[in-house]
Amino acid sequence: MQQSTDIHRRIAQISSHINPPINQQQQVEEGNLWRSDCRAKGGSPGFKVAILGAAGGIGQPLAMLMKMNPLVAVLHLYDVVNSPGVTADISHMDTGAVVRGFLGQNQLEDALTGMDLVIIPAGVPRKPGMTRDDLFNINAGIVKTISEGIAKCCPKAIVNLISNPVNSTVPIAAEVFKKAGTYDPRRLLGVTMLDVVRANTFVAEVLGLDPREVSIPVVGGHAGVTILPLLSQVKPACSFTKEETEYLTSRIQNGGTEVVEAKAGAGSATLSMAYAAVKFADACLRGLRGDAGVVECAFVPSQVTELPFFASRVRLGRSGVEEIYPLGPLNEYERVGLEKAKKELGGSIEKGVSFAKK
Ligand SMILES: NC(=O)C1=CN([C@@H]2O[C@H](COP(=O)(O)OP(=O)(O)OC[C@H]3O[C@@H](n4cnc5c(N)ncnc54)[C@H](O)[C@@H]3O)[C@@H](O)[C@H]2O)C=CC1
Ligand SMILES: O=C([O-])CC(=O)C(=O)O
Repeated sequence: MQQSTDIHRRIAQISSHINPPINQQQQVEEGNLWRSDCRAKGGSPGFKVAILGAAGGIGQPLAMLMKMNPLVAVLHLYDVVNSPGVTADISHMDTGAVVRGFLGQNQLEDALTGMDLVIIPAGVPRKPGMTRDDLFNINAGIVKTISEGIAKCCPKAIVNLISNPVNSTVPIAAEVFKKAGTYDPRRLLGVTMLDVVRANTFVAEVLGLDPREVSIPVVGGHAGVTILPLLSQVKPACSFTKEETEYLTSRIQNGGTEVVEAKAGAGSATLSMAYAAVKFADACLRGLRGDAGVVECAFVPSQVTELPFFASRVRLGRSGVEEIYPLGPLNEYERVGLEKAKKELGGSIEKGVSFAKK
């Protein structure tokens, strides 16, 4: 009986200290049982992953799905608001990853220290009538601060950057890393996976196939005409009419706007984005583990075109991006699209670079 009371007291004590930040987890308070006193210390094999912006529309489902990923041993959830609640909630899932929460700027460094992969959905989303570039003024500063933290605390981590405008935020992160002397172009990836996910879905609808059987490379960038689906390279191989090509290209390029309008002021894609982000993060982790043949599209430092950054198919390995594939044969429609994409993309890249250099 005495033993059972002790156990209940201990459980109550643990519950009152759910997921304190890592520095507190390491300390033992007299009369209290911190999580660090428990026998399970998250020593299972796997990677350490941080999500920055974890309490947001993308961050929450992303955190939940990463907690379910068997490749993840430790999951750090950082935000400037509400991360303790999200952390407490997700930490109750009976999957392997140990979850720790971090709140506010002064816990950013603890959140980042020791991470193998950092996923960044921090920043404001669009409302109807806005372009992704309209988010630049707020999100550029957020990405710059976070990138400075990464350069300082986990310079060897793979970075998956989701915050928009991706065409400018990736160049910002690159400049911050260069300035800090930690830049490794293989480890910086802008997440364009949602464009591929949409392309596979919309093409499968038109062809009457299961989307899981369809694969379309989407190259360029992640905004409007910079999103260039290469429908001529669809797998399984098939051809499209001119009408189908125009309809599909336009729908893929405007997929984000379709969701922003449907949400009518309540934000942009969150659930499909979390799905896409996890698909991409899982590919990065499989690459880190040394799996062969992991290939996805991403917006990366690149020499595939004359632009310094470009989205294309990349092979992921132990160092991040280990190979960037050329675009392959394009048809006339795609060649015209490529020129339009490059024109807009060049300006967005330059905008990010000059912001970071200021
Ligand atoms: N790359 C892509 O394909 C996509 C990118 N996005 C972008 O992802 C970003 C996030 O979108 P949502 O999750 O819907 O927005 P949200 O507003 O629901 O969540 C953003 C989260 O970031 C947090 N945050 C703000 N400043 C921060 C800082 N300095 N450090 C850490 N966290 C901070 C907020 O507190 C919030 O919890 C937006 O910029 C959006 O445009 C959205 C969909 C697709
Ligand atoms: O459209 C937006 O603002 C969010 C986004 O990047 C997408 O859904 O592709």
